[in-house]
Amino acid sequence: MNPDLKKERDGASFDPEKIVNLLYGGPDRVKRKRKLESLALNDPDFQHEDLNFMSREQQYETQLKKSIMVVQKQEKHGIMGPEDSAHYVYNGAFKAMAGPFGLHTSMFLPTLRGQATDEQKDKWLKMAENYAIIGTYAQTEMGHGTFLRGLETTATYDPHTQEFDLHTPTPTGTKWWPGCLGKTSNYCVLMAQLYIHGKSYGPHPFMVQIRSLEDHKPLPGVTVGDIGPKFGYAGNDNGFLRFDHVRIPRDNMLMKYSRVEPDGTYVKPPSSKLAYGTMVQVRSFIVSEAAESLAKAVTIATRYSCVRRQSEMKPGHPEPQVLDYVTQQYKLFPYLAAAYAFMFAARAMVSVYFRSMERITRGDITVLPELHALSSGLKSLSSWVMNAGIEECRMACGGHGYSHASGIPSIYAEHTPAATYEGENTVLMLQTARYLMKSYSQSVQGEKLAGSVAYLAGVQPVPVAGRTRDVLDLQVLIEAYQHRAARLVHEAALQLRKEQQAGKDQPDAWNATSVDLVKAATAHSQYFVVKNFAARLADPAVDSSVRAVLTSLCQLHALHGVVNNSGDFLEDGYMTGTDIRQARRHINALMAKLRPDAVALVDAFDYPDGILNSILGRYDGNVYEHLLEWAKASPLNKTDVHQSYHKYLKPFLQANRAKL
Ligand SMILES: CCCCC/C=C\C/C=C\C/C=C\C/C=C\CCCC(=O)SCCNC(=O)CCNC(=O)[C@H](O)C(C)(C)COP(=O)(O)OP(=O)(O)OC[C@H]1O[C@@H](n2cnc3c(N)ncnc32)[C@H](O)[C@@H]1OP(=O)(O)O
Ligand SMILES: Cc1cc2nc3c(=O)[nH]c(=O)nc-3n(C[C@H](O)[C@H](O)[C@H](O)COP(=O)(O)OP(=O)(O)OC[C@H]3O[C@@H](n4cnc5c(N)ncnc54)[C@H](O)[C@@H]3O)c2cc1C
Repeated sequence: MNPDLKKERDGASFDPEKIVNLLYGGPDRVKRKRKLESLALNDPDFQHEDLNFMSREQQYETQLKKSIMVVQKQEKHGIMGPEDSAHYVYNGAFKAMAGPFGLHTSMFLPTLRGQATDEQKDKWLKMAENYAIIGTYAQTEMGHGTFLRGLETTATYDPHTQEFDLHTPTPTGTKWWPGCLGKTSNYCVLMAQLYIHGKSYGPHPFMVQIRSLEDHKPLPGVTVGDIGPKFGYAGNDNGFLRFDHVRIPRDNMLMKYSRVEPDGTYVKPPSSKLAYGTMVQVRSFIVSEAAESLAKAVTIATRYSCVRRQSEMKPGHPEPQVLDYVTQQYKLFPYLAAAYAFMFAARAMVSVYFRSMERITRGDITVLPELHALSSGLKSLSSWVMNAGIEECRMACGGHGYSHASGIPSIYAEHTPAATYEGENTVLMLQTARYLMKSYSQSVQGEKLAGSVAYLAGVQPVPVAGRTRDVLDLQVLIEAYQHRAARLVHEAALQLRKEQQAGKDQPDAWNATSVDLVKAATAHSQYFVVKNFAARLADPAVDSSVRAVLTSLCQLHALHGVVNNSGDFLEDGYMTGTDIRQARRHINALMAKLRPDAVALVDAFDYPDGILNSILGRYDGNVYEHLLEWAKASPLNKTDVHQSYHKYLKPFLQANRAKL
């Protein structure tokens, strides 16, 4: 063990195991998590050359082979349910989400479970759950991802044959991006515009076979392939798909909520948005993806910052650990705090999701708008912060952060699209804003608000200037976030009205106000995260040493948000210049307080080396010797003299020397 890291661990104020238990739901679950992770990490079948040294085709093949073994081994070991899979599959076997069966498990199966009738489930779900068929979720097209009502692929009902005719009328209507589509899937859930008797009924889900179950060739009328290399996701065959009048039976439309009768009568769903249910589910889960990937990057950068020594802080003294530079702490600790904040927010989001789904399944769809607004806001906020945080961690590792040996580029490339997929972040924040505007106007009209927007009823845009307050007090901070969110919602609503009063129609007024609207929705989501973090600490079951250190983290998270958005808190005089100055002081003091616990706090995320896949973030801190070993394994080092020397460099050098 690197002596610096050992010293860090010996000096911590709490036992990291206690936080591990808190994060993962108690000792039994932690035991299960570790068992599953080590089962996957130590399985010789899952060992292979570093993916960074492979071509894209090799990566796809390796991940496909592993996906198949994962399925077989999951069955053998009785690994079931999303929590088990997160440990065994995503973290253990893949160290990533982008395997070639990723969309089968994350969207195809959930869509069948959520949108198919019982008879349809009997027909397809068992086959899909047993991997007799592999599917994906094909919605996005080359021309439209965000605007679902603009999708061009059509499903036209023919009552004579009781079939749908699937067709891609234009190049831009080509399905583009669906994961696992290019080479792997033989089925998909297709989102297409439903037409009956020439009338459009909007996007609906259809179960479609796209490849032969005999030889995997595309079925007649189907054009399908891989979209080519991307920023990351090399092991995934994101694909394209076109239909030339392909016919499918009537009961291939997933009809749990809306139906087409044999004669072409359309039976409306209780809400047209129920067809978007899988997206809401995945958005709710992405908060956890964002928290975890940020936590991984912060673990790597924090450990490395204790191993890395650089410069002279005091003349003649040994070089300090770079984490002793307060500027380095300022880069990392706010993201450490954010990772914790989002881990707790993710748990809250998932339980809101399951509670809401219970009610929706019983037929109560009134909870849908709030679920949509909350999941859209938290998905966007968490993935934005994750993106910024991973990049900050990379830079905090200096030059070595840029190397794949750090593990950070892969984490970034793998997770940065979370800001885009499952709904582009700005677009989703505007959805949250839409709900906030609606709720706000209901409250102005005297209606009682409930749930996550109840606080909007108490909008008090009255400045409380000059008041002195303890900005370290979590209750004070929660109230400040609440006030800021309520005020920004209130002001965005006023601005929207002003734009309309000035003659703009509603869409133009909305567009003109949209920067304010995104700001209000972001503030609303941040308020939820801060309030939820503090509520988690109030749980009497939390150990006192753990409560102490997590309280510092929660304070840091909230204060950092205040300082970073100080204009919002100052603008109406709710906070004063003195408050902000104090907040800055407190941040410095909190960082000094957290410094001795930094390594223990990242250890408590409990990512073993096999999962981090990082030389810089190694638990034992033996970075330098392993860096060299890793580089030696690079394919370019297989021989001392590369063959291209003989082909190009040698004649070039010889010719130049001959000229002299
Ligand atoms: C290593 C760690 C591992 C950890 C693992 C953990 C987790 C991992 C989990 C998952 C990750 C797995 C795999 C991920 C990999 C890749 C997957 C990517 C897959 C995809 O990438 S798959 C495509 C996704 N593609 C989109 O995401 C399109 C976004 N675009 C839309 O979603 C809509 O197009 C929208 C909303 C922009 C407009 O839609 P629109 O035009 O139809 O509606 P409109 O604007 O007219 O609104 C009418 C009324 O409906 C309301 N409304 C709208 N949507 C609603 C909903 N869903 N629920 C309830 N209400 C809704 C409105 O709020 C309004 O309400 P009101 O009228 O009351 O104001
Ligand atoms: C890695 C990856 C995996 C994916 N997997 C799948 C999959 O499995 N299945 C699938 O169907 N799709 C998948 N997608 C597609 C993904 O869901 C879409 O890319 C996403 O929904 C965004 O849509 P878009 O690409 O059309 O972006 P656009 O909507 O074209 O966004 C471009 C810009 O326009 C802005 N914009 C657009 N509309 C508005 C608006 N109304 N108001 C303000 N600004 C706006 C956006 O904010 C953004 O800045 C995947 C994408 C990626 C990157």
